[in-house]
Amino acid sequence: RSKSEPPIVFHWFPFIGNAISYGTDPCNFFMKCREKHGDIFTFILFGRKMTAYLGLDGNEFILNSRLQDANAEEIYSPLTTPVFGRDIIYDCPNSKLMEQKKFVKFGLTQSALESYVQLIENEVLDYLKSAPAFKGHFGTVDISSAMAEVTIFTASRSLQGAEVRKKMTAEFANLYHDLDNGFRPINFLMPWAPLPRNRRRDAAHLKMQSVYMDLIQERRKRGREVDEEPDMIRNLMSCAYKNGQPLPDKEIANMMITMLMAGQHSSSSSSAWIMLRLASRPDIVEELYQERVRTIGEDPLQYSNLSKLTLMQGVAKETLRVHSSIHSIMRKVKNPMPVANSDYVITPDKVLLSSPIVTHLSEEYFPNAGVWDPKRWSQRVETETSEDMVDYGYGVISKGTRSPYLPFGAGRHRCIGEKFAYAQLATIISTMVRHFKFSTIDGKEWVPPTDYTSLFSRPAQPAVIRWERRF
Ligand code: HEM
Ligand SMILES: N#Cc1ccc(COc2ccc(/C=C/c3ccc(C(F)(F)[C@](O)(Cn4cnnn4)c4ccc(F)cc4F)nc3)cc2)cc1
Repeated sequence: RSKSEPPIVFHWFPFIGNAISYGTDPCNFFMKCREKHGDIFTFILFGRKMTAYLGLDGNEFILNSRLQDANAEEIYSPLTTPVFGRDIIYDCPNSKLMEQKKFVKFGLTQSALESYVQLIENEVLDYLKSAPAFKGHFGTVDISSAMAEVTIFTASRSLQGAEVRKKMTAEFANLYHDLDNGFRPINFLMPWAPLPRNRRRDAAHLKMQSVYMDLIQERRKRGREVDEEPDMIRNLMSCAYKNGQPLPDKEIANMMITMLMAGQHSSSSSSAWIMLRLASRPDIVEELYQERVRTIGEDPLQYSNLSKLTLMQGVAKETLRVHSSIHSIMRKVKNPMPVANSDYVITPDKVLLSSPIVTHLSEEYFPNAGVWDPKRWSQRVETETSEDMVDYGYGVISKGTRSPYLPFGAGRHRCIGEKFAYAQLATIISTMVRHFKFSTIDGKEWVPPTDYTSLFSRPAQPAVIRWERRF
């Protein structure tokens, strides 16, 4: 092999290559390859040459690569376009995606987030009153399914708006389920497969799209109401591209479907992991409860005082460090990319793979990295200097690649849902802890293994914990 090629990971079978060991436990696979080959190596995934570049240098090389060298839409579009819809996100030029990210990010204003926190808290309280799993004084609950329900109710009531929340019973729930069934890793490789689930996915997308478009027409007719809530649909209805073209209703509908899917998977997985970690540490649950009583007493939560709940912030940050739901960020190489301080050149026959979770779990950046310790964040100060800042068209962001902690990615494709996600997670968890104590079924300090088979890593099912009402 030429010295400009990164080492190739041993594999028994051609085509399938390392799919099984990668697919069952990507983190473990990356750590083992890193020990043997260092930070850059190529493995085979269903005939594709996946070149992983790990560590701080790898995160910088991939996440801050030039647009013309590393392409996201070529890899992601076959998976996302049938689910999200046409002409948005990865089914349009990157410059258009940057404008769409600007619309969403600038829609998440302080006052919008303030109103979302109150709507989310009320939704959680209603859920705890009505959910069968939380009847009585104590009991057990499959926390993964409970958090999936809480997440979709709270996100639809706040970000999506009251009309969408009302539909989150029979109609939308089934459509969401069919659409979600089409959002699977297999569709990375064979999106065109005429599987019945792909036909149901396409039908569900069309139905959801028309429901949103009718809702938008309805709002246009009604005009702006006086005390209208600042939901994202209302925000997008007032957005226009740089070329003067207003955001078409179909693109608004599809962006709302996109945010429903993005938010649902990431937040339900993260909130389930937070609850499972808390159940394994009842002592931290009590400290969270005391922190809430100490800082805001009996008052309802407000976005402006979430930052006072420092232990709550640490619990969320630490969970996103250990349980990042996106373990593989991928780009198609378009031009030969020389790697600084090495002979390597990454050629266009490769797919670049970045995995920030590997730096999240590296001892050199996080002592006792495998230990879930929310208090480690009170000692850490993230330093960011001015030269680290950049604007790709949706606001100034940090380049972020000095940091070993990148749960929301970095660079051009960085997440714009972070503020909403943190507000949603902190509000849901704080409200749950306000009313209940939690513990594991057997009282031992453990969490379930990770299920990597779906698109977003999540707790292996079933994930049952014990709850007990506080008063
Ligand atoms: C805990 C919650 C979340 C986590 C951990 C998360 C994580 C990520 C990561 C790692 C990326 C980078 C992907 C890449 O570079 O290929 C990303 C991008 C993105 N996320 Fe999130 N996300 C979360 C919530 C959300 C929410 C709630 C929304 C929408 C409301 C959202 C919308 C997006 C968008 C639009 C992008 C940009 C993709 C691109 O530019 O290619 N995310 N997110
Ligand atoms: N044998 C076997 C075998 C082999 C392999 C496997 C498993 O292999 C893999 C490989 C890669 C991956 C990658 C995950 C991945 C990437 C992109 C996206 C996304 F694009 F969809 C997202 O970033 C998601 N997102 C962002 N923020 N919130 N959500 C997004 C962007 C913008 C947007 F507007 C909406 C979005 F929601 N989603 C998920 C997962 C599993 C199993 C078994």
